[in-house]
Amino acid sequence: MTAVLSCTNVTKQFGSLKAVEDVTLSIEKGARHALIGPNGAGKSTLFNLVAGTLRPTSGAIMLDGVDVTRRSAAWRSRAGLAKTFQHSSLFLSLPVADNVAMAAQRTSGQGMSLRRPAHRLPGVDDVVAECLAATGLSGRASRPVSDLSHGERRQLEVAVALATRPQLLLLDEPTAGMSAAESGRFAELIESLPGDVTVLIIEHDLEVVFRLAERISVLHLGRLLADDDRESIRQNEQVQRAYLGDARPEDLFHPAAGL
Ligand SMILES: Nc1ncnc2c1ncn2[C@@H]1O[C@H](COP(=O)(O)OP(=O)(O)OP(=O)(O)O)[C@@H](O)[C@H]1O
Repeated sequence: MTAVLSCTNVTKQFGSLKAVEDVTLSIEKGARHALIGPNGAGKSTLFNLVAGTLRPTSGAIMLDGVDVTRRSAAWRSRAGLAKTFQHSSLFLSLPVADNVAMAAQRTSGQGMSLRRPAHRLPGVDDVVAECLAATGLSGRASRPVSDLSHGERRQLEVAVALATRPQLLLLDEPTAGMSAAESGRFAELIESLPGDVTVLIIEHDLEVVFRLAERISVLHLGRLLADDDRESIRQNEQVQRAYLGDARPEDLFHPAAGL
């Protein structure tokens, strides 16, 4: 089976610092895959290399069998890669539905005027309804985004990403700033996404990671320390040491660890 994403010997150097060093990993279609690691491990850098907002110093990145290493972020997005942002990129004064409609319309190759957002192409309303239902926001369609809670805005970012019909959805710390209840609901949402959407998630909340991801890649000091199924990662002593230093291993991967 062709991997939806593969990174081969990817390195990113900032001056003398190798933020990502010789990372090779691949993600199969439909996978729920997490990228974890202590602060400064290189997660965001690798994420940006995949999204195309950074170029690797060396190595190759393939999307669905196509070498995109030198392709722009916009090109990758047209090829089926969608990314939610740590810092929201929503139009706060517009209704929830219009935010999704604009993404759907862009994907269909037609722009949508911010001044006349209600003018939609045939079929766009169906996409909007489907994406809002998939993210639990149907009841909020006509509300301005500014009325939404923090957790609902993160849900809406996923709805906007889904409207672009992605093959690969990159989620950058989606539960940051959420309450435990909101994080739980968000994890449910990701679990219920269509099976053909591949998800790569960077997440600090290990409870969410171990709930969602069947496979987990662990970065440490820029290098891939482990890339394995959930249970093997939980048991991996190197991973425990990387996270904990001298602290007690039994505290790791426990919700109260607060990593
Ligand atoms: N643009 C940059 N210029 C120089 N150094 C950078 C740049 N971006 C990241 N770094 C460095 O690269 C290393 C990896 O950073 P990165 O943000 O990728 O880690 P991270 O695992 O995402 O960390 P966190 O969990 O704290 O967000 C760090 O030492 C960071 O200071």
